[in-house]
Amino acid sequence: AVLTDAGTPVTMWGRRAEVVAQLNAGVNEEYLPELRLPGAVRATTDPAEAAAGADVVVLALPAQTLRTNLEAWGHVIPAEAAVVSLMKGVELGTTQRMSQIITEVGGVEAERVVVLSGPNLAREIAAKQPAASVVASRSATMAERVAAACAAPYFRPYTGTDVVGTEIAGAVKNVIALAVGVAEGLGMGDNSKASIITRGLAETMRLGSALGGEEVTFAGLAGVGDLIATCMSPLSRNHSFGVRLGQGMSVEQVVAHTRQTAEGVKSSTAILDLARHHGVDVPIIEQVDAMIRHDRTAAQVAAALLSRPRKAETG
Ligand SMILES: NC(=O)c1ccc[n+]([C@@H]2O[C@H](COP(=O)([O-])OP(=O)(O)OC[C@H]3O[C@@H](n4cnc5c(N)ncnc54)[C@H](O)[C@@H]3O)[C@@H](O)[C@H]2O)c1
Ligand SMILES: O=P(O)(O)OC[C@H](O)CO
Repeated sequence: AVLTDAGTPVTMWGRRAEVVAQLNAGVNEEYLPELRLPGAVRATTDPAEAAAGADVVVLALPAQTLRTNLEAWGHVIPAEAAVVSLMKGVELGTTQRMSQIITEVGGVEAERVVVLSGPNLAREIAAKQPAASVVASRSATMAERVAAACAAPYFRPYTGTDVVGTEIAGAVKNVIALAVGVAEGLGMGDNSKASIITRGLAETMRLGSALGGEEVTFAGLAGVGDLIATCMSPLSRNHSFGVRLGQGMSVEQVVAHTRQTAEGVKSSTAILDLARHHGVDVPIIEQVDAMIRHDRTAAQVAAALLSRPRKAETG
């Protein structure tokens, strides 16, 4: 819808014929029933048909499925197209960022990869509520091509060059939103949530910088901007997942309750692995991982974080 409102013709790909038929009728009952897609949006179950002649190919999949998808149909991506990642996750096992998988498995040169990230909760975007975002690429030309393609009256993209920082900020904020949700589920207030958000930003900056990201990115839309939106909004799937954990549901119970993707649940483990590999201290991410993989309770992880040795804020 954003692309179409920006004047860019769109063909979507979907796996299920019944969903594609709905999209061609302008609705997606299962995911965003309140959205009416512009009539110009077309959909198909054939990835080659969707990608044919495209200047821009946008990849919006659950992060852990990107590799298998690209293995199946990555070859249909046109050789000159900008390839945009909307995904905010890190791959389990390999600890690869999405742009790395696009390059490695999709065979797309790094210069053609563009990462879009920012405070962009789907339901608000669908309602055409104004929002800004970052499109980052090694190539200023590719970033500008994508910004021009998605600049709609209510959607304002800023260009950037920091692919690593933008991706790390987008992935880590989901894990911090889980932690904030847990605090809310435990009945904690805004001081607690603001403290987790701020210390979560410190973890994001430490890890992102260790991987080559730029500090200015973490202070921007993909960093602080998305952290605030995701950690504070009941529309965030990660936040809501955390609230249910904090209220005492098990991970399995919350998963059974959640139809859409909460990226932080799986990515927390991959991000923790990445941090350990680079010797970066990430206590909040560590505790989220402990809840998800090791059945630690919300009360236990809260106590663990609050009983850490005191330290300098900038340490
Ligand atoms: N929704 C948002 O607010 C939002 C905003 C910005 C970025 N993102 C990111 O975009 C990515 C996707 O999120 P989403 O909100 O679209 O998730 P979603 O769960 O709402 O939708 C995922 C889509 O992928 C499809 N899908 C699931 N498994 C698949 C597979 N194995 N192969 C192919 N398709 C599959 C689903 O049918 C669905 O259409 C995530 O990384 C998320 O962090 C989401
Ligand atoms: O619903 P969430 O938690 O996946 O968050 C959505 C977007 O990433 C917010 O920018």
